Amino acid sequence: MFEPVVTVRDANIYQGDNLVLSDVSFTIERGEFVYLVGKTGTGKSSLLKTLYGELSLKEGDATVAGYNLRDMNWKKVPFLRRNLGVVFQDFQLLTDRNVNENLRFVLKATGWKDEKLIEEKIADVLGKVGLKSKGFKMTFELSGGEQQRIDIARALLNSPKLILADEPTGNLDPETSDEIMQLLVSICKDYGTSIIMATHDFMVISKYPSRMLKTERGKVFDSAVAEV
Ligand SMILES: Nc1ncnc2c1ncn2[C@@H]1O[C@H](COP(=O)(O)OP(=O)(O)OP(=O)(O)O)[C@@H](O)[C@H]1O
Repeated sequence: MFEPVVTVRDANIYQGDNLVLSDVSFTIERGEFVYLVGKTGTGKSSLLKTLYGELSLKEGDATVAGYNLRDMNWKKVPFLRRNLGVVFQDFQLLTDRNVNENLRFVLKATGWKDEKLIEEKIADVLGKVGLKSKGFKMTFELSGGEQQRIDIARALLNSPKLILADEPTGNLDPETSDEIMQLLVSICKDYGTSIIMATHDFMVISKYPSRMLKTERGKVFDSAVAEV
């Protein structure tokens, strides 16, 4: 059966008691690449945090990768997260271990037990991000662009239907940003993964134009519905 990866209907997004975004409604289909733009402090991260279960949804409805977020029991959040990949601006890799161990850590934490399958999966995701030979490097030995690729490899471990990326090119020079964008766009195309990417980087958007959700004055505007 045909099913969108994200459906949000009349959702109100809060930070504590503060209403950050109201009446949010949009749908994202499989394989769609969607930018999330808007001035600083307008609610991009709050929306992403709601979609990955860090902020709870108390008003309105949302379904992400088949999980209903409304009043979701916190015990279900890890299961939601297994179906998502999350990529951050600051990589958030563990600095006291090498690349393979970083990836193994996530697989173990998400229930993988078979060592052979774990090794195959690690080789698979490192191949997808073009860093097959870097498994034994400590993360601090990698460049910023390489660290971001490892962060993306980590997001791919559980073959997610959706990747949420919060300013993944924010700390990178223009050339490296471009390489990361090519990688994200190809993941979207080749594997049908949907991607929502928060960004302030209009160079990137003009080179890789795609649908935009814009946070402004407490609302989300959708370029699929009207010009933003
Ligand atoms: N942990 C928090 N507790 C309370 N309020 C918060 C928290 N995090 C963010 N906010 C508030 O929520 C609003 C939206 O912030 P948010 O971080 O979602 O914006 P953003 O668009 O992602 O900004 P940026 O582009 O700077 O990352 C802001 O008014 C911010 O001050």
